[in-house]
Amino acid sequence: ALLPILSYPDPRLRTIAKPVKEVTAEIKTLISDMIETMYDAQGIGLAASQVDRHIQLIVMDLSEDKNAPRVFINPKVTPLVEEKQPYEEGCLSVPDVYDKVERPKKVRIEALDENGDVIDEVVEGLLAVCIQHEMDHLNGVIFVDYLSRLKQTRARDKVRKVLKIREKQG
Ligand SMILES: O=C(O)C[C@@H](Cc1ccccc1)C(=O)SCC(=O)c1ccccc1
Ligand SMILES: [Zn+2]
Repeated sequence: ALLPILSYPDPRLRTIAKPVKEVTAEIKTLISDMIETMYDAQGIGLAASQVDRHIQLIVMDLSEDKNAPRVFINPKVTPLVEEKQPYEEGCLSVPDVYDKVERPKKVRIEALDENGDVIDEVVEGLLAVCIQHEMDHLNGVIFVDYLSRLKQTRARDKVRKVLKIREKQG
């Protein structure tokens, strides 16, 4: 089922997510709903915080054909190099706002997948950018927090406008 995505500056987006204790049937349903919602919103990632579920769960799909979803449960991301890389980020919770953010170039991801199997990978490129963007969501951080006050004000106004237009479209 499609889930509503919280929009900036909704305070619920600032909630700190709790670890997943057990991958229950309910969580498996949430995972498939989040994957469906991510595709519908044309995203490459989605954190549970964005659908108002405050558990440490991220879904992602960077594939061309949108047929290779990945699930990260209780993820831990460790920067492996000091070097940072800028990337023009967007966010499904901040529609139509894109801006440059610098993040560590190479990171280690430790997590569990949907079957409870261990994930332990070193990643660079868009996967590294995306996992750090999603990890921020689980810690109540939104990419606009890295931008200037002026840009944050503009982002708030832009989201308000986009939501009004979406309401009219019904
Ligand atoms: O809000 C989210 O978490 C999803 C977000 C993830 C993300 C985008 C860009 C960089 C890092 C992480 C999106 O999927 S935004 C929409 C999108 O597909 C996209 C936007 C900019 C660059 C690449 C993809
Ligand atoms: Zn986001």
